Amino acid sequence: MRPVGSKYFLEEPLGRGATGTVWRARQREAAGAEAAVQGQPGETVAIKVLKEELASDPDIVMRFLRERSVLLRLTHPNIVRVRDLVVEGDLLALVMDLVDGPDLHRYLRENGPFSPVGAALLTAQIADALAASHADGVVHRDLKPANVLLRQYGDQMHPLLTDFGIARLADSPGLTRTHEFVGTPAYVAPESAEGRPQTSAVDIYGAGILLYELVTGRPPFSGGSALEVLHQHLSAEPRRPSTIPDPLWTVIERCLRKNPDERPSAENLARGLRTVAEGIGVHANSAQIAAAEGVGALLAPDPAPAAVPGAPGDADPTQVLPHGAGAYDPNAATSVMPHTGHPVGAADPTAVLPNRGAADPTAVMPPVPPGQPGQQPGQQGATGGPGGPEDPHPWQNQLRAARDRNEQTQVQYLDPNEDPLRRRPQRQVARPQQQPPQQPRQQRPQQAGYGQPQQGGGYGQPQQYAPPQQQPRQQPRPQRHAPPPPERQEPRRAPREPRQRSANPMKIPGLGCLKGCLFTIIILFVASWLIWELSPLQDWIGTGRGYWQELSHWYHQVTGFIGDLGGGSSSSGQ
Ligand SMILES: Nc1ncnc2c1ncn2[C@@H]1O[C@H](COP(=O)(O)OP(=O)(O)OP(=O)(O)O)[C@@H](O)[C@H]1O
Repeated sequence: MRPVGSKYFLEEPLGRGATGTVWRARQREAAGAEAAVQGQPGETVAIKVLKEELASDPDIVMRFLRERSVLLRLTHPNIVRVRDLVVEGDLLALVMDLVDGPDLHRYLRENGPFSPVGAALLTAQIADALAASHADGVVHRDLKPANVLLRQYGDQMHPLLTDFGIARLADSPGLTRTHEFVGTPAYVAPESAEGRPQTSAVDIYGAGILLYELVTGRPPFSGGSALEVLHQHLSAEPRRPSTIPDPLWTVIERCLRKNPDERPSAENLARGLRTVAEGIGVHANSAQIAAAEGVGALLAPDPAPAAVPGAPGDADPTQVLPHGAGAYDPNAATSVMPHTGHPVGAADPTAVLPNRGAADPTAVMPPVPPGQPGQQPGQQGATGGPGGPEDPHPWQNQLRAARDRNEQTQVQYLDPNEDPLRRRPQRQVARPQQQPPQQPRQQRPQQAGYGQPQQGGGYGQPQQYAPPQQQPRQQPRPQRHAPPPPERQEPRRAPREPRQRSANPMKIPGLGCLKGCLFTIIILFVASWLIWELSPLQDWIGTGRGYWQELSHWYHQVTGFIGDLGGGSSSSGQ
């Protein structure tokens, strides 16, 4: 077991994402007062060890420390609690509650889509989490099924949103330097794709995509390449599958509006989804059905959406953009990203670019702010002049810049060589078996808590759904932690250069650096033999001997000469 800080031991890797590796870990002793949860010795926790590239970037370390209070104060029944942050040497880690259950992406893959009622109720709880974080000025920016963990209580499941703040941490010039990540194309809001100002409405767009995926099993926009998917976010309307009831489609369609100002607030989204779930469930009465059909009236937008830090004109992470800031102009030409110092990318961290041309909608797009590698000369952004219609679309630059990456979020055995701690895991990932043997969807116990399956069409039929208690909005807690000590903010050493491999293709195992000498000797030997045998050198010298005879003759001459020298010197000494 490897210690992390003085308080935790890493036990086994649970999975790896684009920003780091998550480990099952154990508390050695209670954490200090700066932790949100001090915990008890022996308690099991999850620890996300951020990638070395992040941990060795001074910008990110600073951001990590600055964001400490934001991350630690985000508490909500549908948010995975961050208990502590560890900064130790080159290691940055978030200590979280351990969630015993699969993530929603894996669950969907293994079990297929949810019923409309189940999907609505699950998304309503995610919207609750978003409402609480948006009220606190925190935008998730990477909402997708892989970031929703499902805690299981018997046959019930409780969704918990995770990776809050990771997008904020990763939104650093350091990351763009490494062309790492910045979003998952399948879930990227149009304004993020175009580098326009982002607000909490990007999370609502992500929630709409997630909801669509829950009921259909796939996100609404797909294509042969990430670029194609992104173009669809910008210009295509989502296609409505016939299995989605009208009221649920109303909610999805509103969340997926291209104009962020037309999307509902998270709070209204949660309310609307619960109204829809009641109205389309099998136990719905006529009033509930009517309420669901009128759900559009409940989906009012947020008059003061939380701004994403780093958006143009936004220096304060908790600043609230005035309503209408970054308003969407459907007739505007595709603009070059108006980035200021900060890279404003798609829904930041997560996935990574697929293989060239691979149809992976979860691939990650790196932001390429002006002046970064991969950007076309002369491209200066919407406010910067050039950037005419002949310039490549910003996504094309980003795609180009990220082509050398092909790393996917995965839950699998962790290669020890890629472990950020350079440690051999003690055993392979052995996630507990959460799924009972697969059953037909209609009888899945996991979804029973989200309403009964739709039988015989099911829409509007009576149901056994009991809506969960709405969680009271969390008031921002007073900041519990003093700002980080100044010594922590000292400039850290520059990130290490990646190790260069030798360009010499010749490899003679075991010879190490001798191989060059050996190779040179052989070459000289063969060359001299060829010259001796094939050139008129023999005739010029007039010996008529073959190469080997001449060599041994020279050898005898040299040894004789050396012998004479030895003899001469010894006789002169006598
Ligand atoms: N608190 C937790 N408890 C238990 N398992 C967790 C916890 N957090 C993450 N995991 C698991 O660890 C794996 C990796 O998590 P991570 O957040 O790094 O993945 P990801 O969301 O795919 O990554 P990223 O968003 O950076 O691309 C996931 O499969 C997730 O199920």
